[in-house]
Amino acid sequence: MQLKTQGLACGRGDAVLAADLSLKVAAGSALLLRGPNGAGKSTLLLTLAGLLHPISGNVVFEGADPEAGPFIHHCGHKNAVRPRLSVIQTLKFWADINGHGDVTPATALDRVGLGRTARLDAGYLSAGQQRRLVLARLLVSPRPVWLLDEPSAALDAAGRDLLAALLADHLRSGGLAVVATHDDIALPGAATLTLGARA
Ligand SMILES: Nc1ncnc2c1ncn2[C@@H]1O[C@H](COP(=O)(O)OP(=O)(O)OP(=O)(O)O)[C@@H](O)[C@H]1O
Repeated sequence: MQLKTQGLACGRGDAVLAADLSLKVAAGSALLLRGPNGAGKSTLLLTLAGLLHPISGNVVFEGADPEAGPFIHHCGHKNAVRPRLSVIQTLKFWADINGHGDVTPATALDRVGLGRTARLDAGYLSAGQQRRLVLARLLVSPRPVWLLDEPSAALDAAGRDLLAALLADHLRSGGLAVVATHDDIALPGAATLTLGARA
């Protein structure tokens, strides 16, 4: 699968935040979105995800089979965690909605370092632990396109290493990723798009 945009402009209302974007992100590769607060990184991710209409131009996922079901994970700033659902129930809930793959919720929790919190109410997780739970959500429901907005927010150094490892695995298995971040995420070979500041 390949993500391509042609003459893409995106923004909010009449405000154009990015224009004339002709992007190509092939299977196995990643694009990092950078730029100051308010530059439009989240807006671009939402547009790529089909959650906001482009102002002009288009977004195409070449090779996507619409019959095969959803192929995009969009993870925004919010963790979408229900406080009174346990950690493992949260992950099962997401897998039931997004689809089950080879990785079980229990295995995914172990992978992101949350194995011992499985029965805890998700609302009691720390900010970084909740972000790790979002990463586990990516693992239980395999999808080739990851659109991640500040995935390393609140993660500690080990968490950032974990994120880099998960992204590397995803790309190695033929996935693609677009990641908005203010952090240094170790992703060798990733291209970078820097969006500009607005007054
Ligand atoms: N629903 C909305 N209606 C109007 N303007 C909005 C809306 N959502 C965001 N904006 C504006 O769009 C601009 C871009 O916001 P966006 O969240 O895309 O920036 P960002 O680059 O992701 O910022 P950050 O680094 O702070 O996460 C901001 O000026 C913001 O105020």
